[in-house]
Amino acid sequence: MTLEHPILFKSLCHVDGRWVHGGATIAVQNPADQSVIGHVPMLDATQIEAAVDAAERAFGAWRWVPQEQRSALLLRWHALILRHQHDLAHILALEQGKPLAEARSEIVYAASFVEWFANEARRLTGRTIPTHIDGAQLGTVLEPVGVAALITPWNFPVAMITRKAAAAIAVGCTTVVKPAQETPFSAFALAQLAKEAGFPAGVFNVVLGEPQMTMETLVRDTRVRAVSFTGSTRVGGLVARAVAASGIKKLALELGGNAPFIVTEDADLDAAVGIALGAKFQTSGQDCCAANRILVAAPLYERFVAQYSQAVGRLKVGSAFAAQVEVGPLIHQAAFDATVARVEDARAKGARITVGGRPHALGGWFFEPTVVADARPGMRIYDEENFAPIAAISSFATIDEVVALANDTEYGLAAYVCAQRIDTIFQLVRRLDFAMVSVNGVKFTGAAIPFGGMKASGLGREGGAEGFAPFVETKYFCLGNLGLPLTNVATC
Ligand SMILES: NC(=O)c1ccc[n+]([C@@H]2O[C@H](COP(=O)([O-])OP(=O)(O)OC[C@H]3O[C@@H](n4cnc5c(N)ncnc54)[C@H](O)[C@@H]3O)[C@@H](O)[C@H]2O)c1
Ligand SMILES: N[C@@H](CC=O)C(=O)O
Repeated sequence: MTLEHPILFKSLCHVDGRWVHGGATIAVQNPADQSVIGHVPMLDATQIEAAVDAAERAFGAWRWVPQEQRSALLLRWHALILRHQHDLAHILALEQGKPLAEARSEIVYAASFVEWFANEARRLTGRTIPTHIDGAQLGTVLEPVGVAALITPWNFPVAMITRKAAAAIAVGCTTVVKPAQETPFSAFALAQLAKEAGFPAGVFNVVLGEPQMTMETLVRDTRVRAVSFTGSTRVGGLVARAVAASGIKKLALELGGNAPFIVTEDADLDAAVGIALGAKFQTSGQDCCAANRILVAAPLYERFVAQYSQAVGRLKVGSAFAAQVEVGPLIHQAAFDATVARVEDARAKGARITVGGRPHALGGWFFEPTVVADARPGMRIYDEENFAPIAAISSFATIDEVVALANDTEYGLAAYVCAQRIDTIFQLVRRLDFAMVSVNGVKFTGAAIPFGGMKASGLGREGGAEGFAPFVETKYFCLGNLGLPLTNVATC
């Protein structure tokens, strides 16, 4: 890999403005060929605590830095991320495996959170409150909570960090980021650019360590005032339990999904096929918003399956850097094994594999883009979050039936609707128990939207004005005895 700015490829954690080693290291593999990209430190609990020390010290000053200056620093970080997008995309694609074009889009998406929160924080205000107390003035100010621990997954190694960190840092919090150990180099590169942007030491720390120990060390530290986690619902549950056991602190959870993709009888079939292709196969299907259960109205079903299977069969599989590649490898052996097992389970339970269905000829962790028709509840591919390039399709007869099918899951993140009639569209938007509903389109995310999930898909929202919530406290003040004229009307 040739980088224009080679210093971005760092193999060390970043604590208190310095690059730090750990006692042990682990190897990070390129998922396309299992070659070792590099070794990264695994810090121990004392070193994780040192990162919290640094963040706590930095918070003392950072919280009082005028908003204009904090926003200006973030905008410098944003400019550097964009300036180095080529290098960042290469690092991301190398360790994550997604096609380079998708990696580039992720960098631009990631940068957009930094710009959004830098600007939005300038407009974040408290309020004045009409008084009920004679002679007093009442109001609120928003204050940063303090040190925020940010734990992120491997599928979007840059955007999942900036979506949290930019919100936290913009309002005056300091951060300790724990990226996934599969994709640490992107996080280290972000730390390098934060340094170049001029962030004070301790504002943006990046640590790695044995995951459970690291999470528990961060969570039980009383100086950590907010924990924001993105990852699986299983691990999110562990984080929630650890937070509950450790005392009271703010908690935000962005968890798994099991998105229904509904194609109603009046939908534009060709358009629906194209939308379903994007909604399932980006990031090799390893996206929390991936279309997990494609539910097609019975009159369109066989035509949809045939057209979709043809389109899936044409997808180009390969390493991130291969020309025109559309689907990369799975992230690791466990993901590959789970994919094989889910397809076998569906086959054994009577599903039709219309295309794919086997490990890809490229070997390693590549799996053929696959369509599983006649999927139904009871199949793992249908019930579980199927983080793989496998599309499960079933049919439905009525809107009531599809609403019941779609909602029959513990998850509630994203849902998709392809339909033309406005009454059908709006009925589905309102009746689906999902926090984000995308109609007639794949792309619905962005810095300005409240991204998040209902039910087992999470707690809170990221992005949009809502994205500040885990990182701010509302402080109420009552200024009494100001010398204003008193009315002496009794109040309670
Ligand atoms: N809702 C969202 O915004 C969103 C976005 C991206 C990914 N996700 C979800 O993330 C999942 C895929 O990511 P993943 O496999 O990295 O998730 P994961 O839960 O395995 O890991 C997430 C983070 O938790 C850490 N971790 C793993 N085991 C842990 C443990 N026992 N204790 C403490 N921390 C632990 C990991 O190292 C990583 O940093 C999917 O379920 C996906 O839907 C959700
Ligand atoms: N696609 C999601 C990430 C989920 O894995 C996003 O846009 O944030």
